[in-house]
Amino acid sequence: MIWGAVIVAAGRGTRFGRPKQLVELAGRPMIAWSVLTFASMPEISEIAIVTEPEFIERIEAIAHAAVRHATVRVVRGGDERQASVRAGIEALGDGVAAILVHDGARPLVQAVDVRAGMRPVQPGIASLLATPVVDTVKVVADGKVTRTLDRAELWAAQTPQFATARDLRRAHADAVRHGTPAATDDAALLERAGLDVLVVPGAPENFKVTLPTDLVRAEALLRERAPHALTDEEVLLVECYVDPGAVDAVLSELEARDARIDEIDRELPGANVVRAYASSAALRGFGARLHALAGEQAVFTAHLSHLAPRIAVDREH
Ligand SMILES: Nc1ccn([C@@H]2O[C@H](COP(=O)(O)OP(=O)(O)OP(=O)(O)O)[C@@H](O)[C@H]2O)c(=O)n1
Ligand SMILES: C[C@](O)(CO)[C@H](O)COP(=O)(O)O
Repeated sequence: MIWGAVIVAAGRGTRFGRPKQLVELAGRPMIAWSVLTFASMPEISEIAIVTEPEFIERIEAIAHAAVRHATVRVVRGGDERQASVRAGIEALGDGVAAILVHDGARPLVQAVDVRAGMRPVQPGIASLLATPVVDTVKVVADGKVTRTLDRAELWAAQTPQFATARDLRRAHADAVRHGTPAATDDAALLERAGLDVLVVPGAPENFKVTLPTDLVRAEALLRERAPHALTDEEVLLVECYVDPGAVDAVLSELEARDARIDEIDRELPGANVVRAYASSAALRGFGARLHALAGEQAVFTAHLSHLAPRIAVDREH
């Protein structure tokens, strides 16, 4: 299925205190994080970003730098989220068979969860990421509790939300035709249009940056999570899976990059694993070099190392 993604990033950020789509977050403007996630997914062939007129140019620059294989359009939003989503849907071409709608204010979305949400979609069936509600929820009128809801039934809706292009377009067209009050999410429109809307458990980290304090939490999580948010000094644990005959060459390369070799694991059939700690800056261009030394089948992974402070101390002595 060919997917289009709508990222809504208009609105004034009233609860945040100022427009939030371009605030700096772990070294990038907030909107760039979800653009990067969708840009990394080959199944998404078109991305429409919806924003305020004054941000169109800057977001175009961010998107064109981040997106390689998909078509990107940046268009103007509406007064309410629902109108912004509609503008995004209209900016996608007829070639997309299914559409996901995501809040630009949820920068921590991960491809693994997006794919889980895509999976059940078919004509008549939509889905959304959501998490079980953890607080007890009260219905209140005039400051007085009138009811306590059964928490077992309650889920907090996240984005992305997913449907076939035809179903989502119809749900939005129905909403315009019936003139019903704007919905706060797309799933509500899909429910009203008679679709089955399935809940796919999402990650609590995929929260929406709504209040200023949310930014601090998002910043901490992104810095911990993403190699592309690393500063040059941060230390990574690198694991190289290479042919046993290439181990010496890979060790020399790592040592030349001032890495600290941790171990060589020779237990796997067919490949040895070289584990080492190296700074993020020292690993620049390492992938291409590894392939030159150990062949195209060689792979490596790199994770932020929680031993980083210890390694820094080791280096000083
Ligand atoms: N007219 C609008 C309103 C909101 N959004 C987008 O919808 C998502 C959820 O909106 P929210 O967090 O409420 O953003 P704001 O409307 O800017 O915030 P507030 O309600 O506090 O003013 C955000 O990604 C926001 O950019 C949008 O595209 N168009
Ligand atoms: C779409 C949404 O993020 C799902 O939780 C939410 O409804 C957006 O609401 P907002 O009032 O526009 O923040």
